[in-house]
Amino acid sequence: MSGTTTALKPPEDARAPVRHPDAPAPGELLDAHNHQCFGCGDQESGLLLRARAGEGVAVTAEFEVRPVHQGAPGLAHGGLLSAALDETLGALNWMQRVIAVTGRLETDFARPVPVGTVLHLQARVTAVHGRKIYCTATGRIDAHDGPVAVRADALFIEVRVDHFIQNGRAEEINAAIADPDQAKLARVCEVNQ
Ligand SMILES: CCCCCCCCCCCCCC(=O)SCCNC(=O)CCNC(=O)[C@H](O)C(C)(C)COP(=O)(O)OP(=O)(O)OC[C@H]1O[C@@H](n2cnc3c(N)ncnc32)[C@H](O)[C@@H]1OP(=O)(O)O
Repeated sequence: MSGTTTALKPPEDARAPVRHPDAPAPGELLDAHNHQCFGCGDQESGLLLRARAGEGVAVTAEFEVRPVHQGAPGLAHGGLLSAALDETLGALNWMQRVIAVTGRLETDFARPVPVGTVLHLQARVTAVHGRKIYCTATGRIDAHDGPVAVRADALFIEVRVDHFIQNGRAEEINAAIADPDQAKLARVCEVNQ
């Protein structure tokens, strides 16, 4: 990828990523980490992005670009394309069973993405160094082997559930704690910390 900063280059002593033994099987649909999430939740105005487990420490996802996602007339908004890449990269958490948040995300916009496109996203972890998770993603037009429209390199930082409890608004945090799916996600991930 062009222009990648040194912060996104794993150090020499970084280790290879490890797929968690209980990670979802390849092809399995991944749950939304939060039903109110703009990326993977079920809000009509969101991305409605659906991700699936891949082989190794990888995932795939699809994002249908609808009129509500426009920037220039008839074209996807760039910030939302970054959001789709970010969300797909965030789904990698399921494969390592850690909770990590985006520290840095660098996006290349290689070609315009028309409304009506189904963006086929692929993301994988490339290296891990302490709490730092180096990963990369691409989005291709209308097919898993279609032309690359966007790509990103990112650094995710592993955090504890406390990160959300201390920083999130109480109203949504309390709802999340009461939601059995969210509580399960927090439990399975924290077991590894
Ligand atoms: C209740 C249930 C909840 C369940 C929720 C499941 C949610 C799933 C969510 C999925 C979400 C989907 C995706 C989303 O939408 S995630 C949403 C967007 N991201 C955020 O909101 C994150 C905001 N940032 C922070 O909270 C902090 O800055 C974090 C936690 C990231 C680090 O602050 P913390 O104090 O913890 O750590 P540290 O500062 O000691 O840094 C540690 C190391 O990392 C290196 N570093 C840090 N930043 C950068 C950078 N920008 N470039 C390069 N390097 C960086 C740093 O140099 C250091 O390296 P080293 O010195 O060790 O070598």
